Amino acid sequence: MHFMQALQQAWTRNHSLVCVGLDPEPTKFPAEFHDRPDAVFEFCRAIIDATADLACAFKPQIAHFAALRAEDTLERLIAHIHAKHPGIPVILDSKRGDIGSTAQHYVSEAFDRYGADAVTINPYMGRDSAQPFLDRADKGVILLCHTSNPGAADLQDLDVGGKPLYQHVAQIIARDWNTHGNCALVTGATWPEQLAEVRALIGDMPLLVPGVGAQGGDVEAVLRHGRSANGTGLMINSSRAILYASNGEDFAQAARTATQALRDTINRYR
Ligand SMILES: O=C(O)c1cc(=O)[nH]c(=O)n1[C@@H]1O[C@H](COP(=O)(O)O)[C@@H](O)[C@H]1O
Repeated sequence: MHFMQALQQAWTRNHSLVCVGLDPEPTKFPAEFHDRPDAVFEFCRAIIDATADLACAFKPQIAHFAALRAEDTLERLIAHIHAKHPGIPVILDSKRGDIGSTAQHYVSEAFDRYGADAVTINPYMGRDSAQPFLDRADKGVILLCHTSNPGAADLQDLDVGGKPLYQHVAQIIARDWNTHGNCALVTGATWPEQLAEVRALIGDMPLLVPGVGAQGGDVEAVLRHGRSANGTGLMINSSRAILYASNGEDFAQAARTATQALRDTINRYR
């Protein structure tokens, strides 16, 4: 199924705009995992199984796996999501971007090796670097626009011919790059005014919005400024606030409770 179709169905089926981020950090795992050889898989699988019916997507962050030499674990987790929770799209967060011939290998990495439904990429090398991803019409291409970190303003807010760079990026992607209708943009929850500016430029294109939870973004402001005309259009990501809601034996139930609370708060403002 196409990513955009799967996302829309998951928004409706689970009545949820929550994207559960999978950012494993073994030092934060409950004590029971500390001497288990397959701890990363078992911890993430427990989180996935506890939250799948409350989420519109899962977003594993690749560096968290690669730094642990756990790429095979990431493959198995994505296969687990597809097998046990079919219809919940998986966004591989790898923020790739390179010359076209190399980008082609990143395309294979995301979609052929890992079996992801969508991938985050960095558009700042220009259209030819994004084209191999854009050509995969059935896959989601989620491009950085205005990121959640404090330094987002250093470059993304620079004035380029009367408007900030991130607005130019949003406009060019919506107008010229989205020929297959498979693009989405990343806009951080920590920058609500910029979120509103982006939404005004792109119509109903989906936004991946990280920055609620551990980074302190305001959920109500995200909805007010970012929702699309029909009250969807958002994948609101939370990673640490869900994964590490408890470091006790109740960690999976605590992750479920945190996901449910975020979903309910979001739904109040839709
Ligand atoms: O592309 C991303 O997912 C991303 C973009 C961005 O601007 N800010 C951002 O925090 N992220 C990712 O979103 C997740 C946020 O994690 P928490 O702050 O723990 O919810 C991390 O995996 C980040 O790498």
